[in-house]
Amino acid sequence: SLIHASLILFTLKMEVLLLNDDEATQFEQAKSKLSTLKNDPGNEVKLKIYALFKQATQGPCNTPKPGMLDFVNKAKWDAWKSLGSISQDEARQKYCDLIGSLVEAESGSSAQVSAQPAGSGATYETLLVTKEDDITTIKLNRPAKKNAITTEMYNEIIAALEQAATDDSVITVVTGAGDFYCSGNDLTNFTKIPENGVEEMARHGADLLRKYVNAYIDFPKPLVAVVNGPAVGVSVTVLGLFDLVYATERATFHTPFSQLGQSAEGCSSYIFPKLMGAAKASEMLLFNKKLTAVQACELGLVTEVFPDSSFQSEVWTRLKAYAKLPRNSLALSKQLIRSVEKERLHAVNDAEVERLMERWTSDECFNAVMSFFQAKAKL
Ligand SMILES: CCCCCCC/C=C/C(=O)SCCNC(=O)CCNC(=O)[C@H](O)C(C)(C)COP(=O)(O)OP(=O)(O)OC[C@H]1O[C@@H](n2cnc3c(N)ncnc32)[C@H](O)[C@@H]1OP(=O)(O)O
Repeated sequence: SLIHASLILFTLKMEVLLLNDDEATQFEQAKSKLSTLKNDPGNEVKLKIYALFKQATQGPCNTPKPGMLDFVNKAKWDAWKSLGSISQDEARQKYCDLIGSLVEAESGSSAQVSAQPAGSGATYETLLVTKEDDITTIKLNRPAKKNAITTEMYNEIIAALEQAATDDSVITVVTGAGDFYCSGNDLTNFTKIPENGVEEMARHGADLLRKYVNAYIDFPKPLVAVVNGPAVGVSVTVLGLFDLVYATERATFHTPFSQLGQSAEGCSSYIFPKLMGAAKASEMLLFNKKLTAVQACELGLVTEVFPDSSFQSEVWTRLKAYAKLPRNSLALSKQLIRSVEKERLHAVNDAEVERLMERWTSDECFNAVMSFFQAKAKL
């Protein structure tokens, strides 16, 4: 209520007044600098800022833990709780330092001249998209969540692919930030049930997934996956729609659909048996077999495996050389290789999505997703 909010504001103001002048000024300055940031620092950083502010002004977290499905408040509570018993002074200092570093990074990055953000001013919350040396790179950028794909991120990847399809780059690369390539669909996508119930959620999910996979099927230029770490679920299945898949030896490839009460997507029900034979495809798609990078390469899903220590340098040297090849020749050859199958791939995508829509309303799927969150809650 309004009275409650005013009381909180009053308490916060009193707490600030109790600090010595210098600290109070520094803290107040940091608070106002926060509102001057031009770029959204992302949810992880925003949670950190929130937590430090709460610790600085109220001390250690002492409020009841929100329910498991109250994701936003639980995330905020987790972030505050994770600060443990650090003192209010230390939290204030960390808050000021963090905001100072964000402001500095922004002014520094505006002076940077190397990799340019791609596209006509497109900015993304969950991706880092750059264009350099005729290569557009789409980097999945939620490392703290192992680059799990939220609905927002599906939409951003679709937009980034559409942008890359028409920009002047020769090659497009998809890769991940941090130690994972991608942990697949963000399982919290299944917990945001709209007013009209689980069927509506399934319909929305199906529309989004269809569009997402279509963006790969229809992509007109050479598309390269730089698999920098383990890959799970939908990030593995769409690899069959890439033209090259380079993997670090540390990468693994896992499609645990049965475990999750779901079924295959990304056209993998058609492409995987063609690539590796029905038996090996079934081991992956039915029985959740996790492949090493070398096994995935032997089965034709991966083009080449590189030692982890030289992965980035070897791959990017190679890609920069490829990007110097004549762009039209590359694009036309890709289209010749892929166009025969395009219609079939769209039909396969439609069929897979139809099946998944049914799966997402099933008890098997519901129970599997709940187990994931229950296991987390017990940690
Ligand atoms: C709306 C459109 C829907 C289209 C759907 C299309 C169909 C797609 C299907 C799939 O992709 S199925 C595969 C789904 N993915 C998973 O089942 C993976 C689940 N995650 C894990 O098994 C593990 O997290 C991991 C990936 C093996 C990593 O394990 P590790 O021990 O190294 O790290 P964690 O501490 O577990 O993870 C860190 C952090 O990240 C969160 N997280 C990881 N993956 C996901 C995910 N897929 N969804 C949501 N959150 C994920 C994890 O919970 C941790 O969070 P915090 O505890 O730190 O808050």
